[in-house]
Amino acid sequence: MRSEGIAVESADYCGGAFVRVQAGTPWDDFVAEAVRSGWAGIEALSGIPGAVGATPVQNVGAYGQEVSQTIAQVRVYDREQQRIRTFFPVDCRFSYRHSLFKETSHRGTGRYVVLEVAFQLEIADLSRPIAYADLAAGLGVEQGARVPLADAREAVLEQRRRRGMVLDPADHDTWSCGSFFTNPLLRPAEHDALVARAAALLGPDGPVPPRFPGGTDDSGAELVKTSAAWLIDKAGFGKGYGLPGPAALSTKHTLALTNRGHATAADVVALAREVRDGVQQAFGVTLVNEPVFVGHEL
Ligand SMILES: NC(=O)C1=CN([C@@H]2O[C@H](COP(=O)(O)OP(=O)(O)OC[C@H]3O[C@@H](n4cnc5c(N)ncnc54)[C@H](OP(=O)(O)O)[C@@H]3O)[C@@H](O)[C@H]2O)C=CC1
Ligand SMILES: C=C(O[C@H]1[C@H](O)[C@@H](CO)O[C@H](OP(=O)(O)OP(=O)(O)OC[C@H]2O[C@@H](n3ccc(=O)[nH]c3=O)[C@H](O)[C@@H]2O)[C@@H]1NC(C)=O)C(=O)O
Repeated sequence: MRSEGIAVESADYCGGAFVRVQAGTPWDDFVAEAVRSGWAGIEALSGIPGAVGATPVQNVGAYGQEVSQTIAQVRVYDREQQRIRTFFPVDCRFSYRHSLFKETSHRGTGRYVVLEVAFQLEIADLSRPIAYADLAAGLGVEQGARVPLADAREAVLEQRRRRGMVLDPADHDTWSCGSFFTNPLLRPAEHDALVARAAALLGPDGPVPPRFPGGTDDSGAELVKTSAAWLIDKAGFGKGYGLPGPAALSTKHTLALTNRGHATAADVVALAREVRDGVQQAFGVTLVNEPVFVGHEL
């Protein structure tokens, strides 16, 4: 989609800002505009590449915010029914890095082409409460504090740069599509088994797999989120694994598979397969790719 534009439909302190954004608008331009305008709710999503229309597809998220928290409507072209439709969040099947738009295809590619996304944002000079420990530490505040929007944006960009997650054409270490694998969501018993397996491999006093709340599955059962980056690292694929390339892990973050300048899609997939298989062998956890593959399989 090439159409760009940000239109404020209404803005008042009671109802907040209701903003319609054309799908082709660069995502980070919209975040910058929101920060300038005093609209809170997407400042933690600063520095993410791509277009606004792509953000509901995988429910883009970072540093404690997900677009599903502020999306009010998604206007799409339905390729199957050949008509324009409007989806409200309750129908979008949003979950961690997932949505109806990602899971539904028509003749081999996505069924829905996003035309416009409407956001409902809070009118505020301060950010939403800082929900991510590293970000709070970087800002020198407690988790849950609110800081000026521009400070939150700058702190997020700093965190992303430190992890090599802000694209810089001059630096191959940033030539990635962000996290290549999603963080595994495990049942509590599976996480216990992972902890035991890690102890057997890394020693009883060795590092323990991270454990974060992972929400619930469709049946309401509790899930535990662990860290794909940690599993990759501890399975023997440290930062910079695969250098000099053509594809290699970033030297700043093991979850970023980077193109060192001349990597083909096949090179990236071969590295991803090696990492996935190594993690499976070491820990019995199967990593799932975050980007959608076209013409390749893992
Ligand atoms: N924390 C996070 O969640 C992060 C997420 N990312 C995501 O990685 C991606 C960066 O990749 P890049 O290729 O530069 O980004 P793009 O925005 O160009 O496209 C990304 C994907 O979204 C699809 N897409 C784009 N626009 C639409 C639309 N209007 N309707 C339906 N599907 C659409 C594209 O499909 P097609 O190829 O068929 O056009 C493509 O598969 C972005 O989606 C970004 O949000 C990156 C870093 C961090
Ligand atoms: C960049 C993306 O999103 C990112 C998002 O920016 C950040 C911040 O919220 O949190 C997720 O990364 P992440 O889980 O790797 O977060 P980080 O804070 O960088 O790392 C988590 C933990 O992994 C471990 N870690 C990280 C890097 C590394 O090289 N080695 C390692 O072991 C550490 O234990 C660290 O504490 C998202 N990735 C996924 C798959 O959920 C993306 O999806 O493309």
